[in-house]
Amino acid sequence: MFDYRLVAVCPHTGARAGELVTPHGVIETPVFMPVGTQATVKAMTPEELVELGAQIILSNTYHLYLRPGADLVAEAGGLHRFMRWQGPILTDSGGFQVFSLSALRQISDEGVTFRSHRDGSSHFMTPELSVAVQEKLGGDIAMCFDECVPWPTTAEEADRAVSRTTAWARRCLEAHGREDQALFAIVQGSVFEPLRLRSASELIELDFPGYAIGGLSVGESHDAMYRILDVLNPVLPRHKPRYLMGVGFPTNLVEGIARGVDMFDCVLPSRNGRNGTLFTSSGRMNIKGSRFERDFGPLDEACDCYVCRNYSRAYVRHLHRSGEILGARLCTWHNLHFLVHLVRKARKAIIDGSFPDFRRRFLEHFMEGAY
Ligand SMILES: CCNc1nc2cc3[nH]c(NC)nc3cc2c(=O)[nH]1
Ligand SMILES: [Zn+2]
Repeated sequence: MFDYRLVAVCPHTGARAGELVTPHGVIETPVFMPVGTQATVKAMTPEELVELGAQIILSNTYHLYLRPGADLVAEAGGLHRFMRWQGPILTDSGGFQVFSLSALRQISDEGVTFRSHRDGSSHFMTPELSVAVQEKLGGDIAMCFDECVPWPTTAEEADRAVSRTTAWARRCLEAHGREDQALFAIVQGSVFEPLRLRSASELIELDFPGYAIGGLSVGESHDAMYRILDVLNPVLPRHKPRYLMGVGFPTNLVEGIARGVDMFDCVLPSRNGRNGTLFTSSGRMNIKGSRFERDFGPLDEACDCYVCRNYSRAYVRHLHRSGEILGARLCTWHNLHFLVHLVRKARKAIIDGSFPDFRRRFLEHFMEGAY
């Protein structure tokens, strides 16, 4: 039903290539997961996601709980049927959005009282409710309800959140009964190494099928992120998947893979796509720039996606400057393809033993803000 198998490990860095077996298919890791917040990866159809190589997508419990509600999705037959995505789905637990999006009213050991950012209605989210909602949504992987502290924070606040996150993880485990759904834990501890080790050991003791690294990509430096990954890499179970939440930028993906991360998600490719910011093999570029006005070449010469095979920079620039919906769609499409295939190329390099070379070449070419 649910199993992770190591396929290859880079002897120099510890980067891993693996296979994650789920009820809706086998995922080749490392994997980049497009974010489909409200049961849609914005502007993309499921067929287009398959075409660009997506294997597993994410959906957000906080949003779907508020609208259309988990009961409606369950009546539709679950998320796979509702949105016509036949591959694996991971649902987050709402933990992060309740803290980051809602008008937070109160947090206690019992749960979180918050006001919906949509209509101001008051709600009380608990680990048990988060699990019940995710079981109704029917994803293949559900996430524990955790407390992600903002950055910067104090060691005391981070320490309290680690204890609460462990207590809530225990309650999620108790409440979770859906056999065809794996429940992942989320390691917290902010940028404090002793707290990260305590959070990891307490959650490992509870024996989850997979472990997410939370509390990062919240404003801390890349060095701080990498230091935490270096601390957790040797202690997280080798034969279980590691999921770095909310990451990320291309260079962060490659550096995360080098530190033993298997799964990533990030809204950047979609969000940047909608404002014309593109990831290309030679860095980031914004297609609205005047230098592309008469550039009839592809967005990225080194890309073989549907967009780069069929449209020019001049055309996509025109679409964006004209506010045409197709502009957002084509840039989203290319960006998702870019990240999905970046981690796919990394996986191939890990398997054929050339990952250090791949990592060096990629970082050399992808100078941030090259254009
Ligand atoms: C599953 C919900 N819990 C949960 N989601 C997260 C989502 C994130 N997204 C980002 N950067 C964009 N950091 C994150 C941390 C967490 C985190 O610590 N916890
Ligand atoms: Zn492309």
